[in-house]
Amino acid sequence: MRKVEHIGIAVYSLEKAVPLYSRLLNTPCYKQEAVDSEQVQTAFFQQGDTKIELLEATGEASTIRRFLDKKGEGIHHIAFDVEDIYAEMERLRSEGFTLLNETPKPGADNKLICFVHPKDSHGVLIELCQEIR
Ligand SMILES: CC[C@H](C(=O)O)C(=O)SCCNC(=O)CCNC(=O)[C@H](O)C(C)(C)COP(=O)(O)OP(=O)(O)OC[C@H]1O[C@@H](n2cnc3c(N)ncnc32)[C@H](O)[C@@H]1OP(=O)(O)O
Ligand SMILES: [Co+2]
Repeated sequence: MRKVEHIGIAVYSLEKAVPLYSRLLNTPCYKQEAVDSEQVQTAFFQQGDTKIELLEATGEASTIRRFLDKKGEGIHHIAFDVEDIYAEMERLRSEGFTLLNETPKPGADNKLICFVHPKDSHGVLIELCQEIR
């Protein structure tokens, strides 16, 4: 894993959170993108060589909705940038980690993504991201 690609933060409303984070970080949101397969709307802020990803649920079946209902707003996941997500998934499987998807799936910001179950990482949801080249 090469670096922290982004930190995912679950929020109730991007309409409220985007201006707040823009003031907090002193930088504009560079992209908002819906990912229907995850039932989320995302908003990205570049911070050096990493990003903040704000996530709002767009459907009742959204995992973000479930997280917000259970835990409220806050850090949802840490995403790491990988060179080859297929090889990394294979390595993690061989190390005994539980992956939440069989194959990489399309994420936001032109990425292929997968997730490791938080039960295998001391309570932190870990995402792997590979740039779609
Ligand atoms: C749009 C793409 C974007 C990108 O970067 O490209 C994204 O980042 S999408 C982000 C949203 N998508 C996901 O999170 C997909 C992976 N997540 C899941 O599959 C689920 O959220 C899962 C399996 C982690 C939990 O789902 P489940 O239905 O099992 O929910 P529970 O509330 O029953 O949780 C079980 C257990 O896990 C703990 N939990 C849940 N979410 C998190 C979390 N974000 N961080 C840490 N722990 C989490 C929860 O507290 C339960 O623990 P327990 O001790 O049993 O109470
Ligand atoms: Co993410």
